[in-house]
Amino acid sequence: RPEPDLPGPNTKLDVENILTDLEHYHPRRKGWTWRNVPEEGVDMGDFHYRNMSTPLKQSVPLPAAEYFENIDPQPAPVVTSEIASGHFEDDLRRMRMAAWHGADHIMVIRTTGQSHIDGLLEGTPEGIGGVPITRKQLRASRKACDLIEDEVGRPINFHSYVSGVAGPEVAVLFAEEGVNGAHQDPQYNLLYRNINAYRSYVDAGEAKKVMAGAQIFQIDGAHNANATARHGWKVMPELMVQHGLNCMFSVLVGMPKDLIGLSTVPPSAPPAPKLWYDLPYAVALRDLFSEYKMRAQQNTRYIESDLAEAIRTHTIDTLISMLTSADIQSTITPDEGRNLPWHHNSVRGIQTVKQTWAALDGIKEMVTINREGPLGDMARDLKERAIGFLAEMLHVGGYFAAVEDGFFVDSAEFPERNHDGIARDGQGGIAEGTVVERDPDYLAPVCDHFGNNSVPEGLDKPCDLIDGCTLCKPEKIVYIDELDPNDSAATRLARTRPFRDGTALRPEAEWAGDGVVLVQMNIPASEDIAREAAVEMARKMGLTDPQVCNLQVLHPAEGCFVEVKGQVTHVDVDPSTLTIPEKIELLPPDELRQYVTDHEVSVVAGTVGEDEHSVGLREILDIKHGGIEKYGVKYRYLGTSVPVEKMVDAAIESGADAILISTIISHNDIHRTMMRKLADLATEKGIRDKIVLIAGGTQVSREMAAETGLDATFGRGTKGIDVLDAIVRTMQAREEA
Ligand SMILES: Cc1ncc(COP(=O)(O)O)c(/C=N/CC[C@H](N)C(=O)O)c1O
Repeated sequence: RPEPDLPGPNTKLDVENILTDLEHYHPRRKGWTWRNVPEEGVDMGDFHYRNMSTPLKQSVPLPAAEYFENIDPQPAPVVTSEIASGHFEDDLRRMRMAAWHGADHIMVIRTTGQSHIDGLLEGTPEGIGGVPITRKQLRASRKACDLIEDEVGRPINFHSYVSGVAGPEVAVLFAEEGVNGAHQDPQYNLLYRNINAYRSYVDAGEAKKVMAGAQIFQIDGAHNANATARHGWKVMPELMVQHGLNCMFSVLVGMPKDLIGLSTVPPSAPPAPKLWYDLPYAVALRDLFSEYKMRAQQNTRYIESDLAEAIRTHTIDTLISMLTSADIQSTITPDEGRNLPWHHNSVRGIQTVKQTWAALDGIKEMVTINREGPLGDMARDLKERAIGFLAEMLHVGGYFAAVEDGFFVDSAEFPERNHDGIARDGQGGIAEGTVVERDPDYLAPVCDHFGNNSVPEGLDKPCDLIDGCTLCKPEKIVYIDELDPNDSAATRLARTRPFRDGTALRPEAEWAGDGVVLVQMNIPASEDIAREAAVEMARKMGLTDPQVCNLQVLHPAEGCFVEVKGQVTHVDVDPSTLTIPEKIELLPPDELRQYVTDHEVSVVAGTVGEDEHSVGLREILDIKHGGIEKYGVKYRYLGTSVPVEKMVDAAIESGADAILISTIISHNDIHRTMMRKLADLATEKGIRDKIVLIAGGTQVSREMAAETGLDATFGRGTKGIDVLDAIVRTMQAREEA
């Protein structure tokens, strides 16, 4: 049941409340938390799990959980969900969705180019493709995570990025605000943001020292090479070198190894023979870096636009983690190749990990990696190439010289070279010439400060000189609220309030109230025609700005599967005008099965009148699609166009407990006539209170039972268990009467 101050599973997050009084908010803890993984394994439902962590207090299980007592086993590693939108205030709900589906590592992408901003941003400006990281945004997000982690019963790690020309300042901000994890890798600045090499490494020294002081888990930037290289599977030797450089630099700065995470991505994807390349690499990497933590990411390089394809690749990526090891298993939304991640796809990403982990639980006790075969040779070969890469770096004069020579992200597999790597001039790049050497008597009265700091003898902490720094005394932190009242969370929340407080419902994908929808259709035409036709059809359906976000050729001439995204802002629904059918709680399948066995339930079934439709009723009867036979019910099927009299006589003769009639034809209300006739005949024959009378058909509704005198009536989409539930409940009610 919901704790006193928690919203409860049926209450929306109160975003406005979370944004209230942030000035006095301080994080309840600092540092990273791992999941609790019981040595003895985890028992849930009928099963014993070997690679799972402690279950959640509240969560949303996988779709098939309904057949397994709704268990929701939680993988041993931390599971990441990455969020990228532009409105952090909308992302708080996405964080809640992700956490309830099993993510405990929430990673929020920064808006484009924040690495180039030499200072901290304040307020809550709108972002593009990510959110501007600001103190207010961090506080609101961490405060929301506090509430969400109490709901699900497991700590949540909030994650962001320490990079760019304001790296050290951002690191201090994160340490002050209780950010739990962050990317920090000076190679990222240098290679991908063209920030001066020396500035990047000096900044990284400071940033890592501050992160270590706050126990912030570090993820390196090797995955960027996977995503940037022309042939992702050819940079494996270099990836190991990049990991090595960031690991050793971090250790030399003073980071503990259990806070240093390698961001490793299985580098290839089908149609390449994925496992043949990715598994030896995963093995070699874990051989070399066994003292560090593995943050297994999924492949983003070869995600195109088809969600199903991405999910299949990510399933294999997760298999590789299970065959080797992963301390963190990160998910990439399958729509990363076509949209800014939409929350329902973030959830799909988490489900891929949960489903694969449950499916392959215990795999290492059944399958071992054969290191005697080609895998052993390939793993060794990769290590040798990596060591050769390092040796050549030394040969040309060290790391910065190697970067200047374009060693990194070359499209060939070392030692081969295509000389198309990313070369950076050590004397160039952004912020070049901005490193200032400290004076010998330099003194900064702050904690976790990297490098020489002439702190007087006998002090407990450097900040004793100023009666505490912001890392030790949060009350000293200066909190700045909105700088631009127009470009602020409050302004955006005012606009989207109707879509959050339930007065108006509008579809959403990236932002609240954005009206974005996805239409899927099959168009029997060639690709070029199908593409344009789909857009035109979407326009006619009333979508504005329709764009094809995925097209799969089913056959070059016969047709294509097309997905079109667009906006609809003219379909808002006022929920108070909706008629919500009362939810029928079915009896548990085992209880139904037991009742059928105890009472030897049998029925007579047939399509009545001059009606030849048989398929629907057969689905209700046959075991194949979950018909009532699946629960042990014996049935006598009289076929089609059966007179109602014959149904009743057969039921009397066989002592059936129920008569099931199907009546599809409905002109002149003949279906109602048939139903009434059944009720009247059963009454005339004196068996009305001994036999359950049920009718079904495409034009039949539940409400018709009362008007026709039957016990239950069913329409489209009815399943065998629905009908059996009605039979058993009616029979139980008669027993109790
Ligand atoms: C090492 C490093 N530093 C900084 C940034 C962010 O830096 P800007 O703010 O300049 O974009 C990134 C970005 N990576 C995205 C997360 C990835 N999709 C992941 O799953 O890890 C990064 O890899």
